[in-house]
Amino acid sequence: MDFARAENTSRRYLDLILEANKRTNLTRITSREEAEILHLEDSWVGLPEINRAPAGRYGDLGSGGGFPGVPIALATGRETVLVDSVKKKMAIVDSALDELGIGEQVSTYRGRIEELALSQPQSFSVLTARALARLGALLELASPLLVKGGVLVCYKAQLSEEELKEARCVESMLGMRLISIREVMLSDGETKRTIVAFEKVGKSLVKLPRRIGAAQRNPLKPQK
Ligand SMILES: C[S@@+](CC[C@H](N)C(=O)[O-])C[C@H]1O[C@@H](n2cnc3c(N)ncnc32)[C@H](O)[C@@H]1O
Repeated sequence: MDFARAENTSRRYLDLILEANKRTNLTRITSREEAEILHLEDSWVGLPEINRAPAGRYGDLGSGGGFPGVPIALATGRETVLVDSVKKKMAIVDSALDELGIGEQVSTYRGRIEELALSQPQSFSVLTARALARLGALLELASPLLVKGGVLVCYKAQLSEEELKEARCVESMLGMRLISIREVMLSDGETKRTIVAFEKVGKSLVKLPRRIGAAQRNPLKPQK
């Protein structure tokens, strides 16, 4: 799909989500103008890093209303899985995908990321995560899902030195390696994004996934 078509279909998707949002809470953003920037433009900010990943399946972790997953799926044409444990959200996303006729390319997984890692290990070439967890937890959740050479692209609103340091302390233990950090200002002139990309370079030294919720609630500490 060319980018103009991807943009057009993404806008139709956004309309369906904003309409559904009047009945079910999918996103806190209700204005169309704001959503254009914070959902569509923001989703595409990670494209340069995503396009550098090897060919293959793409997954959006903690996808919620389908962002950045759906605009990225449309822009890249990759087979896509949107992962979220809240079944009600995924049911709405599924019906929007069906309405747009893109349900074959883009599917949903209604469950925990940790469960997906058990049933479909090492099956994704690229993953994204926006507003899901701290970087260290994202590395832990993504590592068992990625093929070697696969890339995790994290969308961060605020990235502190401390959060980056925590992630860097556990990256090699999880078989991951930082490859890039890029700061972007969105067109509203006030929303800053930091795109942080990690590559899967080897096996995790820790058995993954740990029990449900552990990555987010009980972060790994570097091994002595
Ligand atoms: C704050 S929302 C962000 C949604 C979307 N990525 C965005 O930026 O608009 C975080 C989502 O992650 C989901 N989530 C959190 N931890 C999860 C896990 N371990 N497995 C699956 N979904 C998870 C939540 O249900 C929620 O919908």
